[in-house]
Amino acid sequence: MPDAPPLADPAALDRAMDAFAALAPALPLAVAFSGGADSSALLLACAARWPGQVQAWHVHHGLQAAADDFERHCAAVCARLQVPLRVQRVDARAAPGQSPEAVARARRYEAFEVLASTDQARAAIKTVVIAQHADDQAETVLLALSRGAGLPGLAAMPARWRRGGLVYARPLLDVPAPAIRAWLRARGDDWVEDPSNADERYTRNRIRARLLPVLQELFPAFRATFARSAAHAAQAQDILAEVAAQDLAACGQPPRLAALRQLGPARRANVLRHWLMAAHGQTPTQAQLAALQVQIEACTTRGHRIDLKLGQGRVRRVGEVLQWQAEPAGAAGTSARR
Ligand SMILES: Nc1ncnc2c1ncn2[C@@H]1O[C@H](COP(=O)(O)OP(=O)(O)OP(=O)(O)O)[C@@H](O)[C@H]1O
Repeated sequence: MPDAPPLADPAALDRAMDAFAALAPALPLAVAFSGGADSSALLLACAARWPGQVQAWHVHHGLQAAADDFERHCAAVCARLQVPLRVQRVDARAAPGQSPEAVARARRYEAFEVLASTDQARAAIKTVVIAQHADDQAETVLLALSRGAGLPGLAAMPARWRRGGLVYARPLLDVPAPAIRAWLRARGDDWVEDPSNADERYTRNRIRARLLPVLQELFPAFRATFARSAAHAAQAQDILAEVAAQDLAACGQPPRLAALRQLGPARRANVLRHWLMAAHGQTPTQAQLAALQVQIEACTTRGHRIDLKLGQGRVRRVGEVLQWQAEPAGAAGTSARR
């Protein structure tokens, strides 16, 4: 029999699981289990590796008629594997203007926190594993590029992070999607296909269906090379975050205008973004930040006034410092005068 093509090599999943196990994740762990191919493979691999130490967590999004079928499928798989299944129902309907995928993701992480804090799990689960793979990572990089994202977006998905007292991990992040399906087929295991994954109204699905095959043809190593670029971006972003924290400590909170003016424009933009996000949860647009920079540089006299719309509020000069204040809904306008 000819060698399996490396792209669909089932052993890639076993190697990834060996690497994850070598990190000695805190046990017992929960697998975020949608019933799809990727999380089915992750659940099977974890259950085989850590018998009796694995739970499956399923979030019922209530978005599609098929959601009940997903839950039934998950229950059947877990019964067969003798893995406890915990289901959390959420209302993941998106409001007008919200991204349905982003809302579903946000509700999912809230659901995980609920599951982690309820009695059966409180004393136990410390690690939650999610089944995103190398194709998902490449799609995330492409989505970030398509939006003109900065380093935080280009850094794409981390392999491991902490949130709300839990460690989350993505053990399959280096495994190509075809290798996961090949692994399942080799074992004779099945999964449910989420019909929304084929819906080309979603940009991610268009990237998967149309762009990845072309990339595979032109740059067969694109999964690894995109992941390397994402890792470089993540590392650079860590440095920027550290520098921003140091600069904010030096400028004070709220930041002093004179101290901000001492910084070069890129470094000043970095600290302003950090201040607005850390202190006020605001993400300025590129244009808002550029307008603020112009005003800070021009602000050399006592009488110079700064009053700019920024995020959900306004940035104003108050004495020698900048202040951000939330703006009542409906208020608008931009001004900055000497
Ligand atoms: N309803 C859900 N309940 C629990 N975990 C989920 C759910 N939906 C997604 N996840 C987790 O988030 C990961 C990424 O979600 P995504 O929507 O990209 O995958 P999917 O298409 O649902 O299916 P899969 O990754 O299982 O093939 C999944 O691999 C899974 O670990």
